[in-house]
Amino acid sequence: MTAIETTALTKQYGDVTAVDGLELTVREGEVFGFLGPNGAGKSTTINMLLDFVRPTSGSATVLGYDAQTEADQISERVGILPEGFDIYPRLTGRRHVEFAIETKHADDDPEELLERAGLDPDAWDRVAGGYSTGMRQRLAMAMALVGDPDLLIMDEPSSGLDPHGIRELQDLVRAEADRGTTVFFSSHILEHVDAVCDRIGVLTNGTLVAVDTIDGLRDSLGGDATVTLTLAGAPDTYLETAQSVAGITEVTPTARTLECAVAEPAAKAPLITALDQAGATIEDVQISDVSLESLFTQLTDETAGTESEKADADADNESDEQTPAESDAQTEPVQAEASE
Ligand SMILES: Nc1ncnc2c1ncn2[C@@H]1O[C@H](COP(=O)(O)OP(=O)(O)OP(=O)(O)O)[C@@H](O)[C@H]1O
Repeated sequence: MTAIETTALTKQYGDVTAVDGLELTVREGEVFGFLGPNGAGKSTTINMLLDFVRPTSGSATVLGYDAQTEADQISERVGILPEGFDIYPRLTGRRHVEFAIETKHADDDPEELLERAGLDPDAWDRVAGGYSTGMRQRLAMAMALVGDPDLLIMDEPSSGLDPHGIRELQDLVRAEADRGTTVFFSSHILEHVDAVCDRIGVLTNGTLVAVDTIDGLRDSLGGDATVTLTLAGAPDTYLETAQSVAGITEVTPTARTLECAVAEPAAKAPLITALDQAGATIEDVQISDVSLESLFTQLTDETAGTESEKADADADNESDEQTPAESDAQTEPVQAEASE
């Protein structure tokens, strides 16, 4: 069984196509990074998977259940960490988790969940109004873990966290994945999904432009990896030799090194062999991979031009009418319950 499967899933808001014929498969047990710049359609997709928003056309299944007709079965098996999770400032962390347990008719031990989410026990009985962003995120995570979900859906969980908080979140995601939970993790920052995801899907303008492992993306896109060779003699003696190697796009000599831009990962070994055969004494080799940043830019850039047009159209569609399900979009059932 697949954890998530969408077929031609589409959401139109007036003239704006937020999600455009999405065909996405997330396998059971994997940590899947759903990546895309702001406005790419990530939240809309998540909201359709959870039946907070109704698709204009197409369909989706979550854990084998139809997202529209079997939403109740889905919500029982899914843990959600919503974007911009709101706490109830006067309720303690423990109370938040207890509400989540009651809402889901689960029988979890709140302390076990708070501990698993990494919230400091000293904070459990303090009101959440004084929590830092990282503590709020851990509280939200403890609530998402209620009922031992088979699938965790996390919408931009790293937003607002400092690098330490991001690492802790990544450890937590890994720990849950090791327990067998499938994790669907949206972000607009590639680095945040890189360390933790088995595969990533890149969304731009509602369309999936790539699905692969990060290494797979690096290999298929090639790009600007740089090989810096420190040579014993004058580096520019070997300039032409380096330039003649297939897959080397640019060679820059410095006083002691040759910096070679590599378009094809497979060109690195022939480069070294060619220099060696030409008589160069190579003292050191440093390889810097294609940066994650440049990979992401490469994948999302070609559609960037249409973003401003889209933003203009969005402004015209803000008051777009919503279905009853849509008006609840992004609102955790737990939160509604807790306010009563
Ligand atoms: N209720 C709505 N009415 C009109 N347009 C909407 C609505 N919800 C989303 N959109 C538009 O649909 C597009 C996709 O938005 P969405 O929030 O799904 O993107 P996202 O990838 O989650 O972005 P972010 O990373 O900023 O949260 C955007 O152009 C957005 O303005």
